[in-house]
This record gives sequence, structure tokens and C-alpha cells, in this order.
Amino acid sequence: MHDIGSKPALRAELLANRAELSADVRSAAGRSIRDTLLGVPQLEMAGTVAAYVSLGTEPETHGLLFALWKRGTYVLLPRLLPDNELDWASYEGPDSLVPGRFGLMEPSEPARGVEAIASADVVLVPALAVDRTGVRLGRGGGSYDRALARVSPAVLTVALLYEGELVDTLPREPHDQRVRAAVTPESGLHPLGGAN
Ligand SMILES: Nc1nc2c(c(=O)[nH]1)N(C=O)[C@@H](CNc1ccc(C(=O)N[C@@H](CCC(=O)O)C(=O)O)cc1)CN2
Ligand SMILES: Nc1ncnc2c1ncn2[C@@H]1O[C@H](COP(=O)(O)OP(=O)(O)OP(=O)(O)O)[C@@H](O)[C@H]1O
Repeated sequence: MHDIGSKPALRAELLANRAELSADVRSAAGRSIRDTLLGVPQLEMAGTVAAYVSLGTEPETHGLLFALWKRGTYVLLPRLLPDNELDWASYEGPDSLVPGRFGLMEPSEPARGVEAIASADVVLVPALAVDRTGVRLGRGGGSYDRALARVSPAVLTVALLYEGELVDTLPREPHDQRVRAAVTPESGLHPLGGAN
């Protein structure tokens, strides 16, 4: 996992590792990540958080979304467009989600456009792995590379990972946007170095 391999091979390996995790481990990871993030000052202060609804074997985010919404944070969620760009709409509780492509649960509220992510004070990002400089490996659609390019460098961007998915080095292509932090269930929030 410390070698720079090809992205598709790394994705397959990381997804296979996640597939080994039990539902209990996944939901425990989600609770731990939720508790960490709810205590991060930037999230406590944030008026708007761009987040996502966990899919498949990702660490659970439903509880986190609900808690943010309950405490009055404005939560934006992505809607996958045909060209894999992300549109954004508000989360208004669990009943405001509807099924989209790839089994994604997406917001049913009116879409606010691809630029709406620029209004977020914190951006929570799905990832399969992140390296120590913030380089992120995602699903391969390039959705978040395009979305994060619209986010100010002052905004905290955080990838949600399982333990072991914060790695020394990942392959980086010119379009890859870095995240500024990662959160793991056992070791909490990791600020990441590296200039963009
Ligand atoms: N929870 C979550 N939401 C997200 C993302 C994500 O990684 N996680 N995305 C991050 O960008 C965007 C969605 N991108 C996605 C791209 C591909 C697949 C996927 O599962 N693709 C499979 C095909 C599945 C099928 O055919 O049914 C594949 O390509 O093999 C899912 C989401 C926006 N929302
Ligand atoms: N700004 C961009 N405009 C158009 N296409 C882009 C842009 N950025 C990335 N892409 C395309 O997206 C594809 C996948 O990129 P990459 O493998 O880095 O995705 P990823 O970050 O792992 O996926 P995701 O962000 O969807 O989780 C690449 O083929 C790339 O050409």
C-alpha cells in the first residue's frame, strides 16, 4: 500500500478491503467519525457544510448528516449529473433523500447549481484513500476534482476514511485536488500538509 500503483488497481484493492468489514464495523466507524467531526471547531462554527450520503461500504454518514441538520447547520448534498459534475441541494432530514444513479441517495430539494459548493464553510469528501500530502483517491469519475476546484483554499476539506486508508503516497495526476484533512475512526482528525 506504500507503493505508487495504478489508480484502478488501488481502487480495487481498497474496495476489496472495505468489503471485508462487517456492518457493525462500518456503523461503529460512522459513529466515531460523527463524534469527532461534530467537535471540530470549523464544523461547530460552519453555517453551511457540503457533505454526502454514504454508499455501500463507505463509513456511515447518515447519523452525522442528521446531527448537523438537527443543530441547525445548513447541509448541502451532491446530485450526480450525467457528465459526473456535482449539483448541490439541501438536506432537510432523512425523508428528503431519493434514490439516484449507482444506488446513491440524493437530495430531493431544488438544485442550487454546481457552484453552490463554493458557499460551504466546510466540505466533507468521500474517498477510498488519502495520502499525507492530501492527495485523494476517489471513485474515478473526477466529480470531486471538479467540485473542489471551486472551493476556496481557506475552506476545510475533510476526507472520511477507515483506519489504514491514510497512506504515505498515492499517485497524483495534474487534475487531482488535495484535501486539507482526513478523519479516521480511531485517530480522529489529521491535518494534512502539502501545497496545492
Ligand atoms: N457516497 C458517495 N456519494 C457520492 C460519491 C461518492 O464517492 N460517495 N461521488 C464521488 O465522486 C459522487 C458519485 N460518484 C459515483 C461514481 C461511481 C459510483 C459507482 O459505484 N460506480 C460503479 C458502477 C456501479 C453500477 O454500475 O451500478 C463503477 O463505476 O464500477 C458511485 C458513485 C457523488 N456522490
Ligand atoms: N476538471 C476536470 N474536468 C473534466 N474532467 C476531469 C476534471 N478533473 C478530472 N477529470 C476527469 O475525471 C477522471 C477521473 O479522475 P480521478 O481518477 O482523479 O477521479 P477521482 O478523484 O478518483 O474520482 P471522484 O472525484 O469522482 O471520486 C479523469 O479521467 C479526468 O480526466
